[in-house]
Amino acid sequence: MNPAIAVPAAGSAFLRIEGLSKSFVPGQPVFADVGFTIERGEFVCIIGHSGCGKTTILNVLAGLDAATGGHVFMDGRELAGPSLERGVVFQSHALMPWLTVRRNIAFAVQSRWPEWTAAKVDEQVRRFVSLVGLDGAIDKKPSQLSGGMKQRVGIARAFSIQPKMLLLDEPFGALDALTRGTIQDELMAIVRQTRQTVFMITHDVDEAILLADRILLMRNGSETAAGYRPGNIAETVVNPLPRERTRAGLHHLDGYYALRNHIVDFLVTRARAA
Ligand SMILES: Nc1ncnc2c1ncn2[C@@H]1O[C@H](COP(=O)(O)OP(=O)(O)OP(=O)(O)O)[C@@H](O)[C@H]1O
Repeated sequence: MNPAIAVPAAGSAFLRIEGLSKSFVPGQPVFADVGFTIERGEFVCIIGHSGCGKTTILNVLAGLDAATGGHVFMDGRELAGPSLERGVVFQSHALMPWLTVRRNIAFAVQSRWPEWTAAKVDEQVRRFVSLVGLDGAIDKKPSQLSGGMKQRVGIARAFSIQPKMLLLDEPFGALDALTRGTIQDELMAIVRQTRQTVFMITHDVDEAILLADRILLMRNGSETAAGYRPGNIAETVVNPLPRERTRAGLHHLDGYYALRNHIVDFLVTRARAA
């Protein structure tokens, strides 16, 4: 990335990705010319088959990986490396096993606001533990928690540093369907309450429809008659359903089946097609 030419376009969105590409193998980029924007307070999901490059894009947004080409601007500045302005939740909870829930989250809060008193840090920790319904488990260690509870701690930790942007890489992928549904509802409530800006990877079409304001459909790189074509964002779908939707009521909403069929058709017929 060349900062000398990295000037965000006028009237730019909160997050702007321009011409992003990534090659692990020279001359065969996983994806190229990826561009999209995310507005402040918007929830954007990306969906696509395994290997199209979703996690790589998220890692670039997190500052954990460098793109081969292109630019990412957040709040008018080009991103450079990881920052506590961006919170990340991975599929595996990534908690420190020797620390309690309270101390796992306090560690993040202290890193974000080193000047805060212990009492203020603890108040912040308790507020976010409470938001994910884990008050009773605050002094337990990760080994004493279920998978769903551990993921809730990861979510509480990511929200507790009040990041400008939350990056979620299939955070519910390892959970059973029931727990997954409950935490989806909880996440949705917290996002609405905190007006958090979110970029999330999912493989679950209903999860994307429930949570996202917009859904990016990503196509894998493939060999075509004209040669290799890198992966890219094939289409951006605006979710037409009312924002105050619930998991239980989703399939009763006008437009739900049309939206679902459109995304499934993309995954079946276009996501990997030449
Ligand atoms: N460090 C790396 N070195 C070499 N190749 C890599 C590396 N990281 C990712 N890749 C390759 O880049 C491609 C995209 O990987 P990525 O993990 O971003 O895909 P994904 O869409 O997130 O897949 P999944 O849905 O399975 O998580 C894959 O073909 C993968 O093998």
